[in-house]
Order: sequence, then structure tokens, then C-alpha cells
Amino acid sequence: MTISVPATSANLGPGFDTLGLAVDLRNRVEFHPSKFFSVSIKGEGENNPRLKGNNLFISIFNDHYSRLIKNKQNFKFTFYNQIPMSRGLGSSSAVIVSAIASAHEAAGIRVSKRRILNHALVYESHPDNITPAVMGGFNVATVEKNKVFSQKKHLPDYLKAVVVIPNKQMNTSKSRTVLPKSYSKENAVYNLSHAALTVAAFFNEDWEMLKLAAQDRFHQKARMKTLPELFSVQKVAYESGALMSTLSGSGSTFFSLVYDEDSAMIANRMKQKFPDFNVKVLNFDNDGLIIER
Ligand SMILES: Nc1ncnc2c1ncn2[C@@H]1O[C@H](COP(=O)(O)OP(=O)(O)OP(=O)(O)O)[C@@H](O)[C@H]1O
Ligand SMILES: N[C@@H](CCO)C(=O)O
Repeated sequence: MTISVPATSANLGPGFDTLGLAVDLRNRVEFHPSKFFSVSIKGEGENNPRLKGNNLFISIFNDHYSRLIKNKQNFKFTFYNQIPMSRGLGSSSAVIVSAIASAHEAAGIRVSKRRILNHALVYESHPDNITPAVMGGFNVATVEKNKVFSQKKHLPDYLKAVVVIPNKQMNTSKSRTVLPKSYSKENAVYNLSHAALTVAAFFNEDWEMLKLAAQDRFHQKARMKTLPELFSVQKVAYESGALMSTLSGSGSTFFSLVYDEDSAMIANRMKQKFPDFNVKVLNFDNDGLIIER
């Protein structure tokens, strides 16, 4: 059985803990019953011995598998990881979603994407990464009574993502500690109106509106100050024609949405200006979680 889940870019400027989209960079896990438990990792994390033992995937898989089925069975897992860890591209969501989906598949239980998403909420309380990880596309999501309520918009293939990935990791829980404890009414209204405009611009495909809409007063500045080169990344992205350019999730990656025809030029400029950062042009992903039986 093979399960794969895409990377995600959350917040999208003003949509803190609310907006997110999926990009075509996937973590894939293959597994089958085996006499002995074993884990092998290829790609991101392959040189991290900690991941072979006490792995977030394995603990969530075990939680669900033991809940779903009485018989104990060992599995051989092979991970093919493309999503860099703690860089704001939803690596933890991909692991959480793939572990829950894998446990259900291993137990022979078919379950809807919506159920998987609601289970994922137990491990990541904000829905902005887990929702696009499961559903694909652009999503607006909220949580009520421990359930995710979301709306999805497919993203057209004439748009691309340019991601600039610094070497520096930014752990989400640590990156949340630099945020203000409260916001003024003025700033709350600013973010509310800009997030609403961002959603409307995505659904109406008014891409030129995004640059104005995607401005934020909640989280970006405080986080970008911990890696000040990110201010230059955003400036160069906009000067080069990006339609929106925002801190991806809790950082450290910077995400830009661009027209396909501009993507190579914008990526090349980023590579020249920021030679120490990893620059990638990615397609958007409209599939989310994929289960191959
Ligand atoms: N491939 C993986 N295998 C096992 N655990 C992983 C894997 N990828 C990520 N993790 C776990 O998720 C943690 C990273 O989560 P964190 O929320 O800090 O970053 P992120 O999800 O990449 O960023 P963001 O939520 O801002 O998009 C890692 O420290 C590790 O515990
Ligand atoms: N909304 C989350 C995304 C990262 O998981 C944050 O900004 O902390």
C-alpha cells in the first residue's frame, strides 16, 4: 500500500491559522505486513537516526491501528520524503495525515477524507496545514466542536509556486512564542478584512488583487525578524512580479504565487540574490491525500 501527502503553505499572509494551499512536493510511505517491524527512510530525514526509532508517524499509526484492530501485526515501512522539516512547508501535517490514513488502510477500514481530517486535528490544533494536506488546492478552514469546516478552490495550472527555503529550521511551537499575546481592534480588523479579500480573490481568480490582499499584521513581521534576510526575499519577489509573497506557515520558507510564464525568471533572480537558500518552482496540488491500494 502506498500513501502520499503534499506539502502545504499555511497562513498566506493575513489568514493566520485559517488559510492554506497544497504544493506538489510529496512525502510517500509504502508499507506491508512483515514478521518484524522495520523503518527505512529515503530523502528528507534519512540521516537522522532519531526518526528510525521514535517517529511521529509510527506513534500516530500505532494509536490508530491499535484503536481499530485487536490483532497485533508488524509492518515494514519505507518513507520517501520530499518535504523539508520545520521549514514552514507542512512536514508535520503530512506525517500526521499519512499516519492516520495508513493505519486505516492497514486495518482494512475505508474512511472519508473528512474523517481523516478531523482525526488529524487531535495532533495539530490549527486546520490551515492539515486541510490542504488532505484535500489539496486552496482552502479556508475553521474549527467548531472539534471538527474542521472548510471550503476548497482548485488552483489553475497557469499558476506556480516559487519557494525560497533557508537552511535555518523554524520549529512551529517555538515560532508561535514570538507572536504578540493580543492584538488591537485596528489590527484585528486589518487582518480580518485582508484575509476575507484574499479568500474572495482566490475564489474569483482575481490574482492581481492578491498583492494588496495578502498583507498581514498578525505574525509575519515578528517571525521574519528572526531571519531578517526574509524581508529582502519578499521585496525581491514583489519587484520581480510575484502576485503574492508570504511567509510560509511559521517559516522559514518564503512562498510566492506567480504566473507560470514568470516563474523561471523569478526563481533565477531569487537564486542569484540568495545563493545560500534553496529555490524551487513547484506546481500546485489539487489532490491532497492519495491512497494507492
Ligand atoms: N518525515 C518526517 N518523519 C517523522 N517526523 C517528521 C517528519 N517531518 C516532520 N516531522 C516532525 O514534525 C516536526 C516539524 O514540525 P513543525 O510544525 O515544526 O514544522 P513544519 O510542519 O515543517 O512547518 P509548518 O507547520 O510551519 O508548515 C519535526 O520536528 C518532526 O517531529
Ligand atoms: N498557522 C500556523 C502554521 C504553522 O503550522 C502558524 O502560523 O503557527
